[in-house]
Amino acid sequence: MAKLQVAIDLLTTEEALALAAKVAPYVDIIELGTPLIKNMGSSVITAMKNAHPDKLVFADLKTADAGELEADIAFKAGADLVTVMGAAGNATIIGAVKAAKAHGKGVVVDTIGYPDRVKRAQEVTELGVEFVELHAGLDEQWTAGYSIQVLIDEAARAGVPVSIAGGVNIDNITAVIKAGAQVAVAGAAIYGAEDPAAAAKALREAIDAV
Ligand SMILES: O=C([C@H](O)CO)[C@H](O)[C@H](O)COP(=O)(O)O
Repeated sequence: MAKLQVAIDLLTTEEALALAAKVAPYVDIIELGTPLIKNMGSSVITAMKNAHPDKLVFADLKTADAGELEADIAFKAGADLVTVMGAAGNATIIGAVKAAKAHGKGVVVDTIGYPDRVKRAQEVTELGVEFVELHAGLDEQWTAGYSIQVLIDEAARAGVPVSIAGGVNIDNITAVIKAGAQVAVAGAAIYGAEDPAAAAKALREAIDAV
C-alpha cells in the first residue's frame, strides 16, 4: 500500500504540531519542511517525534555536503528519514547512508533541480537509499507551464522506489499512485486547505481506492 506524506511548510514548531495533530490519523509520514527546520533547528524534529512516535518523521534537510554529519544530527534528534540532494556527490549520499545504518534509519534522495531525475534515481538507489523523491520544488511549480504530469511520467519509467512531490492534490493523487509512486507527498494541498484534516482524509481515501 502506498504511503501518504504530509509536507509541513509552516514556520514554527507550534504551528507544525497543531497541523500534525489534525492530520496524523490519515498520514504515514510527517515531513518537517526545509524552511521549518532552518527556522526552528533540530528541536522541531524532537518535538514532532515525541508527539507522534508511531509516525515516520521525515526531516527535509536537503543536505548538499557533510552527509554523515548532518544526517547524524537529525537522526539523534529523532528523525526516521532525512533528505540528501541528488545533485550532491555520491560521497555525501554514502555518508548519510552510513549514519542511517548506524541508527537503523533511512535516507531519501531529493532530485530537485536535477536535469535527468530518472537516471539519478537509478544511480543513487544503488547506494542504499530508501527511496528517491521525484520533486519539483515550490519555485519550479510557480514557473509558467509547470505540470506535475512530468513527474508522473518519470515515476512510471523509473523502475526504482520513488515518491512524488510537487503539487500533489486530490485531482492528481490517483495518477501519482497508479504511476507507481510508493509515497505521495502533499504540502499545500493539506496545510493550505480550509480543513486540513478533511483534505488529508480525502487524499488517504484516494490512495486506498487505487
Ligand atoms: O519539499 C518541499 C519544498 O522544497 C519546500 O520545502 C515541499 O514540501 C514539497 O514540494 C511538497 O509541497 P507541495 O508541493 O506544496 O505539495
